[in-house]
Amino acid sequence: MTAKIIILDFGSQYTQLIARRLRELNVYCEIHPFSKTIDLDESVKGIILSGSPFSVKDESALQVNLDAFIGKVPVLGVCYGAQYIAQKLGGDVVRSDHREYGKAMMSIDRTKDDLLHGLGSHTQVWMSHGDTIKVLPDSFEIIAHTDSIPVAAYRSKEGAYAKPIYCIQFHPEVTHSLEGKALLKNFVTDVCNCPCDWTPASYVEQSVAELKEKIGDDSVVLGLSGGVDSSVAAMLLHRAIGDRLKCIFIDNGLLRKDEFEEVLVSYEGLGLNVKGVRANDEFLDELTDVSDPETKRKIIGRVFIEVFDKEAKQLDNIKWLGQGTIYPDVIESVSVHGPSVTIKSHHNVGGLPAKLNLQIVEPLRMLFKDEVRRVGAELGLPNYILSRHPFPGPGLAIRVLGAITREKVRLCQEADHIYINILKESGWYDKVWQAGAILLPVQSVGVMGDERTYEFTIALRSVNSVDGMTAEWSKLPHEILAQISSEIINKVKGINRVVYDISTKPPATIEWE
Ligand SMILES: Nc1ncnc2c1ncn2[C@@H]1O[C@H](COP(=O)(O)OP(=O)(O)OP(=O)(O)O)[C@@H](O)[C@H]1O
Ligand SMILES: O=c1[nH]c(=O)c2[nH+]cn([C@@H]3O[C@H](COP(=O)(O)O)[C@@H](O)[C@H]3O)c2[nH]1
Ligand SMILES: NC(=O)CC[C@H](N)C(=O)O
Ligand SMILES: [Mg+2]
Repeated sequence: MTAKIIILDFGSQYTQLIARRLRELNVYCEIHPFSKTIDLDESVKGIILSGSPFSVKDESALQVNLDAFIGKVPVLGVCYGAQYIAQKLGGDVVRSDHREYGKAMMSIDRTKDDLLHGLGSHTQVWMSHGDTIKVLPDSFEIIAHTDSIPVAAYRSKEGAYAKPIYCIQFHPEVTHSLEGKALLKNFVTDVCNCPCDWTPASYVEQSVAELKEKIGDDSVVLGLSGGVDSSVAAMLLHRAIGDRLKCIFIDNGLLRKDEFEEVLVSYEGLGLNVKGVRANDEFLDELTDVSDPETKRKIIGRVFIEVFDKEAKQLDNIKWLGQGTIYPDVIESVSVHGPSVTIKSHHNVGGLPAKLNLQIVEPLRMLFKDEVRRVGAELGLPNYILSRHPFPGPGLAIRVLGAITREKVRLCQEADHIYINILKESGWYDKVWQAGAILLPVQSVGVMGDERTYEFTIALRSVNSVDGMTAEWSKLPHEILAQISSEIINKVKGINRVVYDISTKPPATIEWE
């Protein structure tokens, strides 16, 4: 049983960061919504209560039953978590007149304390709160303060509870808390006695054993896209059940140039059982004359399911559907704020289970993208798969703006091919997070060899991002942009103009549709 720390999420914008920091310390942790009942088995080594946009003074403040775990496992309350514990155990929290937001210098009163040792007598921390803890509950004591607040950190007195309770008003998970990570390490190792041995290698070993147990002698079908997530999921499942994993890779006619053949070849040495299915016409015919972005996405989602369904039915003894779901997908769907508004209908194969009547297996459900890449490397996936830029399921359909024709897809493929190759040759491919060419439904006048042209425009998009949620346009050197532009215009007949997209997300998005 893997030792873990549970993070109870009260909706702070930093909750994911707490998980990130613990994972960086090789500690396995899970984020649970505040309202979920915790199963306190012996794998749970400690509990962290996150911050929150709510005030403990609000009538609608998020509530949790502290009796379920206080004194039973070590607890760390962060910001709202610290205020909540103070308030519930008999102390007092007041709304203060001014918010304290930003860096603060914290003076440590107990430099030898289990939580604070090694941090020195003063350390810079990051504050983000409006409420202040005024009175501590009985049997608690202050261990650190700042000039503006007396209670920057407090703890249960030695022996008052069977397991200690620590509370901090600042955010150790934010890098501006310069020793925040050291504090979290102290909490995990010295307060919780939790080992820091959770690595990609241990993950592979443990998850292969679990998959074997779970799947038994059944078979699994998985949609393989050539992308990182589904490829790593496939390798992990293959390690567990060998040839009983069947992968289906669909050519929807909207892949990049030569991608279908190249992806199939790239999987060849890996021992995976991959069936490539050409379904270009099914997709492109259905998309004829459709120009609305959401309608395009929905049609593609539906045809994916139809093709997948047809192929899966031809396989024997399939009981499971494998999916490359990763942790940010999971966190998003359990957010305390509920699902956000639909900006774009992201295609995935989520519609499949009900229709195919299969059980779902998601071996990457608890991993962040960089961890997925590390697990992939551990499983021997070559770097050219692991370092691939993300590519959307609907493919070039959302990069050929407006109504799609086969000819327009071809133009977009050719331009994209030139663009990506130059990025690779110049070393820029690995320096940007994602790049692609967009074919605009705009024709303009040009002159080539003394002749008038009236042709299409390509927009180049390249962004830097961590998770795709926010993005900045990449500062590609002008010489590289010049080379890309002239090669596209010279080689791709039908395009006479190239522009560079300099919009950030938000307010723009990465893809144009
Ligand atoms: N051409 C395809 N053939 C079969 N399945 C596909 C195809 N495109 C997408 N899928 C399925 O849809 C899922 C979601 O796609 P998504 O692009 O989010 O992930 P990915 O392709 O695995 O990784 P990445 O985010 O790196 O592109 C994939 O994991 C895969 O199961
Ligand atoms: O699998 C996917 N199915 C989709 O329907 C889809 N739409 C956008 N994307 C990718 O998501 C990231 C953010 O894109 P946006 O800023 O355009 O929303 C970027 O990396 C996009 O490429 C998709 N991926
Ligand atoms: N970051 C937080 O957890 C803030 C808690 C609470 N909303 C406050 O303003 O004090
Ligand atoms: Mg993809």
